[in-house]
Amino acid sequence: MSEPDPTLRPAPQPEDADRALRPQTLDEFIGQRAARANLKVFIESARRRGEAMDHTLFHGPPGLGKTTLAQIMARELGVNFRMTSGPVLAKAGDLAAILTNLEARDVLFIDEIHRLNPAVEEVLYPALEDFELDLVIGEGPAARTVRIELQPFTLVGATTRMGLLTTPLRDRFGIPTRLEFYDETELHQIVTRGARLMGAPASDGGAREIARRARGTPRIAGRLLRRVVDFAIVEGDGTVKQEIADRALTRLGVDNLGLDTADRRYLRLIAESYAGGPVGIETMSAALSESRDSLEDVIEPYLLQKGLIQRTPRGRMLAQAAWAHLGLAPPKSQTDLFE
Ligand SMILES: Nc1ncnc2c1ncn2[C@@H]1O[C@H](COP(=O)(O)OP(=O)(O)OP(=O)(O)O)[C@@H](O)[C@H]1O
Ligand SMILES: [Mg+2]
Repeated sequence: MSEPDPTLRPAPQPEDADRALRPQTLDEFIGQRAARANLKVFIESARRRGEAMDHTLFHGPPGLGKTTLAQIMARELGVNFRMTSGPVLAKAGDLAAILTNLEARDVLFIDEIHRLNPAVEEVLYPALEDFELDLVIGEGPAARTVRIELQPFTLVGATTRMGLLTTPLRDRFGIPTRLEFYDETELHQIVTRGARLMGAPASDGGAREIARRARGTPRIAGRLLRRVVDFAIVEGDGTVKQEIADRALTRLGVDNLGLDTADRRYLRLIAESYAGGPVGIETMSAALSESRDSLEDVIEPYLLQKGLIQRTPRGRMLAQAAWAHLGLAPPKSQTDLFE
């Protein structure tokens, strides 16, 4: 057996524990109804035609199921699943090595596709469009280009930052799919299923408590569930009840809107240091010692969705709901704004 290609090894995921909870089929996958219904049709059609499915792009905040859906696609198409990520593909040759090893109709998953090196992206264009690779061999006057035919394949790209994709790359995806935050009913189902798989059944109230506080995100629901199960085993009767869920989540600093310490630090900074804003994202990033990317990808989408902050051309502002949630009174100038 040869060593696996390092560029194909996915970056270690801190959440490997939730692999066990990963749905394996489209029917098992809860939520994202519109996306799921469309994918079902496109998968079935590709199967009947015996062709590679069109290239698919999943975009949306972290933890909503992009990787999971890509794996499900390969399984339902009955093809191999190969996985890599934008930052791992340093040179054009890294991508070429992967592409030339694909079998017909395989799914190649590129995570964080907005972080592809431009030289690598150039190689990808003809590969996506014509299943061809133009490689430059040698250097200087001796350099020549060779064209290599590829097996038809399906690229599945995932990104948390659609805006950072170049237009030519974005245009080459026939099936762009936006994943949305999950509602409480869907998260309730996800938690109930997860608890059952973990051997710690959840009561209706217990599942509801976790669902309500999971920031609309299955990954967070899974993480909270595992912690609540810890408390249930040590301090309860091993089942997930509302009372133990509430106690565990409060102890973990997850409040009744599902905001955690990092979210509240973000809101407090705007409230207490900038009188509610507007304040620029770079200033926030410096003050919180968090990268701008992580503020924009991880923290802000949910706060925006909950109507706790607003993005204005002059920066971020607290919405009235945020003042109420923090238990603070907005400054006078802002109360006028809200009238
Ligand atoms: N619809 C779902 N039903 C049940 N569990 C789900 C669902 N979607 C995601 N999950 C769970 O949430 C976890 C995170 O999903 P996944 O890794 O696919 O998210 P992602 O969108 O790829 O995140 P990232 O952007 O961080 O890579 C999975 O391990 C899986 O257990
Ligand atoms: Mg992922």
